[in-house]
Amino acid sequence: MGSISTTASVGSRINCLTRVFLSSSSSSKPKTFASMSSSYHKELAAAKKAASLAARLCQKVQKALVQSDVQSKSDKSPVTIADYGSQAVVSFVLEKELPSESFSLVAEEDSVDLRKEEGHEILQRITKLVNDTLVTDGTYSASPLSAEDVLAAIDSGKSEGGPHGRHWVLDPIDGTKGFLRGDQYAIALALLDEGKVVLGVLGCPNLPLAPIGSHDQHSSNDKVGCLFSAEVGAGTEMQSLDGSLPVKVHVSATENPEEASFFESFEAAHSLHDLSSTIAKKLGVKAPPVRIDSQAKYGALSRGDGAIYLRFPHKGYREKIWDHAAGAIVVTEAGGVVSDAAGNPLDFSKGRYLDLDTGIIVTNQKLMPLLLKAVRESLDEKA
Ligand SMILES: Nc1ncnc2c1ncn2[C@@H]1O[C@H](COP(=O)(O)OS(=O)(=O)O)[C@@H](OP(=O)(O)O)[C@H]1O
Ligand SMILES: [Mg+2]
Ligand SMILES: [Mg+2]
Ligand SMILES: [Mg+2]
Repeated sequence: MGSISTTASVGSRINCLTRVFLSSSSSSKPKTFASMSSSYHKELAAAKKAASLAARLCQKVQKALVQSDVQSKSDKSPVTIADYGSQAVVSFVLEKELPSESFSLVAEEDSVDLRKEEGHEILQRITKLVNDTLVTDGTYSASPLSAEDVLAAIDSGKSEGGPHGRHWVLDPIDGTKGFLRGDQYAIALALLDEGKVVLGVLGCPNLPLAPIGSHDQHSSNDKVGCLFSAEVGAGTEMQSLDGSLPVKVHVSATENPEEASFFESFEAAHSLHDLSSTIAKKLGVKAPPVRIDSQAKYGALSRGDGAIYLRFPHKGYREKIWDHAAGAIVVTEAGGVVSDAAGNPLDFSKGRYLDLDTGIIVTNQKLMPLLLKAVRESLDEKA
């Protein structure tokens, strides 16, 4: 199973937007972003602006990626000038847009390698990239950031999070391996308030606006670039990254597992594909798995493209909060359920890590009991 193709036609985009609009207008209270009254209104607007600008930076880098743009971190995972640039842009925009709030950011990257002698040249390139991106917005053009400003913006992501106060949670590029392959990736930004995720934004520059999941549903002309946003109690919306009006989205309503397609990590090293396959067989799922990089999986699920997401990391891996916070609220506000493999809700209040029972499973409320049973049986058989 390959990853999802990355382009979409205007026609299919309109179909998709019509589909989500119709599903919202058939519910009793259709709402647009403009009509929502909310206590995180300002924060959500800032988060959408930050993620959109970061997406612009990432798109520019992905179009012209060269070997020297990619480094290896101490854990051997890849990091690129776009991961650092995206983190600096989001950190800068949040601080500018929300000047009155005390600022705490829990983010994936840090500046340690950029401060080394051999990081000098790459830091210059990141600084230029960040300034070139900020200038496109028009409102931040006063004076360009220095390399030192960029390092400071990246390092403001060192917060530990926790159960008290407000903390932004950022994965500047989730799915860096997908980004390097030219496939799916996401800029994932969430806000924790007293340990709970209260808003989330997913910028998915390569995700088609039309539904994915069935390989014959999109053509090579498919238009791509989705921005999902969710706020606690206010639902989930999707718009195009180039600025269409937001429309409400909802998870799949299917109650029949035979009709449900399921998503999992593209990288076999990130999730046990054999275990997912056993679970899917037990449920009676007919379609083969759809393998997509990053939290784009949560975005696609929130608009009903598939019905189930299964994630079972190899033994010993500790999940980070930035890999799930934004995705989790995007799905739950669209009517879905996100839990660990035992059915407990994810707890984002414990700092930078999620301490989990075995894995993460996501589906709609109707299918969750059946899914939990299939997961329990499959895990028992494996033990
Ligand atoms: N061993 C292992 N097990 C589980 N997860 C891991 C592992 N190693 C890394 N990661 C994290 O996976 C993030 C990428 O998300 P996905 O697994 O959904 O993407 S993929 O489909 O596998 O590409 C990826 O996020 P990014 O580093 O932001 O790309 C990692 O945080
Ligand atoms: Mg990640
Ligand atoms: Mg990342
Ligand atoms: Mg990473």
